[in-house]
Amino acid sequence: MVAPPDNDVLWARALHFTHNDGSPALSGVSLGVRQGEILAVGGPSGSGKTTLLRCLSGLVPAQRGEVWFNSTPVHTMGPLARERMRRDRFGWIDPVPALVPELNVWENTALPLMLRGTSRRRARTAAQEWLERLDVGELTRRRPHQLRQAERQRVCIARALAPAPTVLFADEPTAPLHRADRAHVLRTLTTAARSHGITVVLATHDAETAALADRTVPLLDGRCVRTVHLPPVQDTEGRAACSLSV
Ligand SMILES: Nc1ncnc2c1ncn2[C@@H]1O[C@H](COP(=O)(O)OP(=O)(O)OP(=O)(O)O)[C@@H](O)[C@H]1O
Repeated sequence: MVAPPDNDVLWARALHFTHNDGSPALSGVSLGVRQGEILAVGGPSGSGKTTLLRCLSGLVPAQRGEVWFNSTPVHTMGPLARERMRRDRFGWIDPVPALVPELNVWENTALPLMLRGTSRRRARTAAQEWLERLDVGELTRRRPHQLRQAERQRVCIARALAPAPTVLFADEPTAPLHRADRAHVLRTLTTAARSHGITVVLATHDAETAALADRTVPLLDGRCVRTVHLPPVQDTEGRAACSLSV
C-alpha cells in the first residue's frame, strides 16, 4: 500500500463500485484533491458523480481501490471509524434538502457542531452567523415545513459550513434553487470555503457551476475523462475548431 502525495488531502486510486442490482457506477477512478482546493466533479446524469462522492467521503466503501484522507487509509476503516471521520472532519450537502422536521432552523444548523461536542450556546452563535450569511437569518425559529424548498437548501448549506469541515462534499448543492439564487449561494459557498481553507468536492453537471471551481474532473460512465483542447486551426474551409474527450 503506497501512501498518497503529502499535498493531497484526499486521494483515490482505481476505485470500482457496482450497485447491488449489478449497475456499474465507478470503473477505476483515480484522483487527488489538494488542501484548500475546490474541485468540481463533472459529467452527465448517471456518470457516477454521486457514487464517487459517497466513496470518497467514506459513506459507502468502494468494492475495489483505495481512498486516503490525509495519511489515513479510509478503505481499511470499519464503519464506526468512518462514521466518526465523517462527523468530525467532513461536511455534506445533498441535492434535496434534508432537515430534522422536529427541530427549528437554528437547531438544525447547530446540530453537527453539537454532535462534535461544541456547547449549545457556541453552536447557536455559529449557526446564526452562517444563516445570516446565507440570507436566512430571520428564519431561525421556523420549522422546516414552514420554509420554501430554496430556504431549506440554504439552511442545509449553512449547516454544512458552520463546523468548518476539512472537506465539504457538495452534491449538486444548488439544484433546488432558482437560477437567480444559484450564483449568490454558490459564491457564498466558495468564498466561505476559500476564507476558511475548506476543501470542496463539488458534483455538478452544470458548466457555469463548475467554472467556479479551481479544477474539474469530468466523469463519463464511471471513468475519468481527460479533455484535450486542440490548438485553433485556420478556418479556411468553414470548419470549426473542436475538442476531444479521451
Ligand atoms: N441505488 C442504486 N441502485 C442501482 N443503481 C444505481 C443506484 N444509484 C445509482 N445507480 C446507477 O449508478 C450509476 C451512477 O449513478 P450516480 O447517481 O452516481 O451518477 P450521477 O452522475 O451522480 O447522476 P445524477 O447526476 O443523475 O445524480 C448510474 O448508472 C445509476 O443509474
